[in-house]
Amino acid sequence: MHSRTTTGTLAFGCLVALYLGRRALRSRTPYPLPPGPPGLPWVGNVIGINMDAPWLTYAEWARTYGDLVYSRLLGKDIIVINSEQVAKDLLEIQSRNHSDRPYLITNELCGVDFNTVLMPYGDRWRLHRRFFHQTFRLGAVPRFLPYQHSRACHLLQRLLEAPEKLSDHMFEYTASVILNSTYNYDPTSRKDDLVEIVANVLKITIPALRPDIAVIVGAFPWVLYLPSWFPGMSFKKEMEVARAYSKQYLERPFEYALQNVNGSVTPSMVHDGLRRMEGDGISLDESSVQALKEAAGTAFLAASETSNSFLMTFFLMMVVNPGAQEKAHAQIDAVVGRHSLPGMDDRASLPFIDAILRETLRYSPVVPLSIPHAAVDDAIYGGYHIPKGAILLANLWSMAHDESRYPIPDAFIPERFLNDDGSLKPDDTEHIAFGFGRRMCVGRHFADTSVWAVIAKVLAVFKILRPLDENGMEVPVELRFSTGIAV
Ligand code: HEM
Repeated sequence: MHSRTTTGTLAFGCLVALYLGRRALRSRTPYPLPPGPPGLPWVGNVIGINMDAPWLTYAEWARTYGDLVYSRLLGKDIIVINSEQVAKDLLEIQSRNHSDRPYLITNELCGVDFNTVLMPYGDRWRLHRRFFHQTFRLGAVPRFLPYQHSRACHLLQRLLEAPEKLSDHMFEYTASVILNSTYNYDPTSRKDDLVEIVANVLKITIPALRPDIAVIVGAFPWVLYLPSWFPGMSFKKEMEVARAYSKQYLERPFEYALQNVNGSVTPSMVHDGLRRMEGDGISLDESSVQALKEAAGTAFLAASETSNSFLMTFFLMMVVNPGAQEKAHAQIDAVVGRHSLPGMDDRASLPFIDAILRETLRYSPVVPLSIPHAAVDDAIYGGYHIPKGAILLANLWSMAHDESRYPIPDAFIPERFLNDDGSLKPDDTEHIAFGFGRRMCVGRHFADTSVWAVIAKVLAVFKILRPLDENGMEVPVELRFSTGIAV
């Protein structure tokens, strides 16, 4: 057995060897790395990055170094893409090489390596993606509209009864629409058993995926040999708990769906997946069923926080932009009247609602640095060397705040998406909201209809105002966004 010192020395030796090996390989290519800020040896550019909003630091770097910026973070090559054109070139045209995800040991340790979003590029990921596509592609999503709209009506009732519980109501809505479309499960309340299980995975597992731990464990894997009572090692216990929750989370809703799938004609991802396997002659072997279970488990994780965060941003935007709200009220009153609620059939006649939806996505992209891609092999782009294994970060925030495309980018202006006659311009927000290439968000059509149902109905019946204090005075609203998880 190695002593801790021996393990540490060995690990350090390997790191030095890796570092020197990479330098030697690099010196063989005539192409330079993209420009970027100078960093300290090995730790690289860790100092100087705004950890609460790294996309702002990257946008700042772009002003000095251009659309493709190279940096190093604890021995990792990080290439930040700040323009949509470069992102399309690298992540769509060169997608064969740039559709992998970086490996993070913490995903395994927390039991979430089943997640399609984090999965390496390869056959298993392709199978997951097929399951998603058949259920959430553009042509299949209308099957879920009746449920989305009925849950949005239910949400109005909840908001009327307890507006102060806004974030609980949003969670309940986003959880119910995705659980229904994935498992054909209709949760009755927030206290619902299955909702409790999936909520726990967000509450316990996701926080355990802390980026600081990922960096430390990735750089010094030997720390995993230290016992959990050792100072600073309590995360090992947290991860053990997270693994147990993840397992339960993956199994329980899937079991429910399997028990109810026979004879059911209601669409759901599990139902579609099983039927498709039968139709395609894919045997229902353990591995395919496991892949379906994992893809279904991913759907909730990928859908709920993102849609939730979009809707919370929408409410915030409405509070601080009463003018936009008034215009939306006026359009709904003129098109739908005051005695009914807007439904999907009214969408084409309510361009201002779509303009609000797009401007909310643009103003504050839900996933500002998208989900990191990784380079499978060495590549050349624009005369620069993209090293094998480099992490590619698409700075969606930078693209969404590109002044040449969106004048006065820090202002909330839904009208920027409208023609002079009030009709909608062609949608150019898909990439800045949902990413690029083969890994582009596969739930985007479902997300679009589910958030539209809420914002149209909410704007039809409510005026969203600043909260009042005990003296009846308006409480000032601060525009603050949380960083979320880093993967
Ligand atoms: C407002 C809501 C949403 C936003 C803003 C959003 C955004 C994103 C972004 C930026 C990515 C990364 C794309 C890339 O790597 O280039 C992504 C990936 C993904 N999203 Fe979404 N998403 C939303 C809702 C959903 C929903 C409702 C689902 C499921 C029904 C979903 C499923 C996924 C999956 C599975 C991936 C991983 C794709 C892959 O790695 O192949 N998302 N999403």
